[in-house]
Amino acid sequence: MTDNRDILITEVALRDGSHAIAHQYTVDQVLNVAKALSDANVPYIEVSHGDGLAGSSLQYGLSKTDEMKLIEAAVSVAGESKIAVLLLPGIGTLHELKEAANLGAKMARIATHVTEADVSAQHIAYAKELGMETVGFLMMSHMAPVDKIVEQAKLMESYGADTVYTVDSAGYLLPDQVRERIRALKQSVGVNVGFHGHNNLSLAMANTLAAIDEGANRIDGSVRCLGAGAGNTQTEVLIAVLERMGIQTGVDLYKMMDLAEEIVAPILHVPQEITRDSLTLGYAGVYSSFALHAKRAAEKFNVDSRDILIELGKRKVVGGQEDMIVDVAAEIAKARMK
Ligand SMILES: C[C@H](O)CC(=O)C(=O)O
Ligand SMILES: [Mn+2]
Repeated sequence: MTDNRDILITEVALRDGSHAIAHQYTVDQVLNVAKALSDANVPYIEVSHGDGLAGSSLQYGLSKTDEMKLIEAAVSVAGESKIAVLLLPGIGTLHELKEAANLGAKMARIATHVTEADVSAQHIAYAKELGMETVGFLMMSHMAPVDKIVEQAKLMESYGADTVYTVDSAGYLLPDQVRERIRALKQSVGVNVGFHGHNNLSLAMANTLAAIDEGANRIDGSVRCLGAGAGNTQTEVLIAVLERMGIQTGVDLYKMMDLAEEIVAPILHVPQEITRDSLTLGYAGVYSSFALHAKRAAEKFNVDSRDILIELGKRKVVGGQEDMIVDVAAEIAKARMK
C-alpha cells in the first residue's frame, strides 16, 4: 500500500449503502466489493448494518445476512485495506465490538447524535483497549452550532478518539457551514478531522472539497453513491477530482470506476439519483436513512412521503426515533379524513 496519501478515504457503501438496499447484502456481494476496494488500494472499508453493529431489528430493518459473516468475509479479502465497523451506543454493545475486533476489524467508528458525545466514552475506550483505531462520529451536525460541535468533539478526543468527524447525515449543510465546522475543529482538537456527507442537495462533493480545504484529512465516500438518501460523496468521482487537484489518495481511479460500473451498479435496486424524496431529506434536514422507512409508511397510509419528511424535519426527529415515521404518516392520514 502506498503511504503517500494526503487524504485517507473510508469507503462506506458496505455500511451506509446497506440503508439503500434495505440491508440485503449477501456474503458474495461483500466479498466482491471488498476485494475490488482492496485491489484499488482503498485504505478503510466500512462494513456493518446501516445503523451500525446490532442494527438488524424491526425498528431499523432486518439484515438478510448476519453482519458478522459480512465482516468476516470482508476481512478475508481485505489485504492491506483495514475493515472499519460503525457502532451507535445504545444499538451496538461492547459485545459486538469485541466480536468484530476478533474477526479482524481494525477501526471502530463510534457514532452519536451531535449533542450526545458523552455516550461514546465507554465504547471509544474499549475499542482502544481492543487495539482498534478509533473515530468519533458526530451525526446530524447541522443541528448544533459550531461551538457545541467543538465541545462534543473535544469530549470524544478526551475519550481517546484518533479522529473526529463532522457528519452531515441529512445532506443539509451548505459549503460555508461545512467550512466553519471543520475550521473550528481544526483549531480546537489535536486529532485528525474527518467529513462524511450526503448528496441530497447535490452538495456532497462541494462540501467535501470545502472540508478538505479547511484541513480535513479523513473523508468518506460511497462508490456509485451507494449510501442512504441520494448517497454520499461518490468515491470514484472524488478520487478523480482530487487527482486533478494534485491531492493524493493512493486509490486507483480506473479500478474504482470498474468496481462502480461492473460490481456495484448491479447491486443497486434502483440507480442512485436525487429523487423528490432524497431532495426533501436535504431540504428539511432529515436523517438520510429515513428515506425507505418514509416511503413504506407513505404507501401504507396513502400519503405523500414528502409531507412525512417535512413534518419529521419540523419535529427535529433524529436517529433512533424511526417509530415516529409511522406515527407521523398516520397523523397526516387522519388529519386528511377530517
Ligand atoms: C447510522 C447512520 O446511518 C450513520 C451515518 O452514516 C450518518 O449519520 O450519516
Ligand atoms: Mn451516512
